[in-house]
Amino acid sequence: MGAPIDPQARARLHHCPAPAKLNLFLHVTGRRADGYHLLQSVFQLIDHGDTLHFDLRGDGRIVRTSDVPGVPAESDLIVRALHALRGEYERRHGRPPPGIDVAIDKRLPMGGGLGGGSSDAATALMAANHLWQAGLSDAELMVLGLPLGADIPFFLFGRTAFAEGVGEALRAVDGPDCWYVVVEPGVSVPTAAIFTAPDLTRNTKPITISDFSRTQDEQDTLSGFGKNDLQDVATRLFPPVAEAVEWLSGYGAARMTGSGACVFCAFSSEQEAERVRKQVPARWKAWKAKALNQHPMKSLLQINEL
Ligand SMILES: C[C@@](CO)(OP(=O)(O)O)[C@H](O)COP(=O)(O)OP(=O)(O)OC[C@H]1O[C@@H](n2ccc(N)nc2=O)[C@H](O)[C@@H]1O
Ligand SMILES: Nc1ncnc2c1ncn2[C@@H]1O[C@H](COP(=O)(O)OP(=O)(O)O)[C@@H](O)[C@H]1O
Repeated sequence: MGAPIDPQARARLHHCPAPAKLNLFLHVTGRRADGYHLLQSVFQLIDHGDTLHFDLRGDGRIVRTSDVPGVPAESDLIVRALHALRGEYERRHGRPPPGIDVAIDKRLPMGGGLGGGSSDAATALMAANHLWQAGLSDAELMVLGLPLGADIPFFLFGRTAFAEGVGEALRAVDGPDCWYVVVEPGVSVPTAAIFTAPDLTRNTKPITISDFSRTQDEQDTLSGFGKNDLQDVATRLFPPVAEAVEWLSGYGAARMTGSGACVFCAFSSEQEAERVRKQVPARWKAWKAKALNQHPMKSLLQINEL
């Protein structure tokens, strides 16, 4: 049995955004002793993603109320993140928190390189920390989230970031002000399949944050900095990814995000992005999205604090 719901506290947070991310570039610079690859990347939030709804429950249970095809509730990163937060709450408060229901409107494809599962988990941590009045700082939530997914700390950080390590060392950078067309090639790319490929580039020379920042005038934003070291392997193993890169490259500097499968290209205006989106072949799903400079949960929670 969890703690009784405080009638003074708000008992629900609906329409919570879990935005996607794009990796504007992604370099593999080495490997840790445990086999995990060391990365350098700029993570960019965009205004397209999943939507989550939370309601407190009186019985202490964590319940996912929607079905996510292929993801049983107990392995859902949202549920696992909420269990981790519940454990931390108990350690701090000496009693369990109230329970919580979570419903998910899933829009992001899985294995898309858009960080959907990690973003869902980060939004769940922010929402439950608020609803349970658990009192964890963003930095403490990041520590809870990292073992579940390397992208979770970035979503909690909540703004355009230069990331190092496996994605946990984050520094804010000025993000571009642009629109993206994102093509879903219709395949799901398992991250592990890319990192285990023998021919993966693992020795890109490390750059500095100022190497990236120097290039952020509009022209370079659109032409793209660096490269995605995972792209060659992903396009070889998953031909639809190669086809999408080739098609979108007809309109600008198209590139894969994360370990794939999605492919994106930057445009300076919504109109231009829309013009290209309309021409995407019907065999692929595609959408346009704006670069965000702050995670929308941050403002939503501020409003709810008032
Ligand atoms: C590469 C990124 C960039 O954002 O890809 P996307 O998942 O977004 O596509 C992420 O860091 C992905 O991190 P994360 O989401 O935690 O990866 P997982 O699916 O758990 O990793 C699956 C497997 O890939 C390998 N792996 C993962 C990340 C990393 N930096 N080095 C690795 O070698 C490990 O063997 C791991 O067991
Ligand atoms: N809430 C969730 N949403 C999506 N995937 C999830 C979720 N929870 C766990 N997963 C697992 O994480 C895997 C990676 O999905 P996702 O994070 O969407 O892709 P990517 O890491 O390529 O951006 C899925 O195949 C699925 O097994």
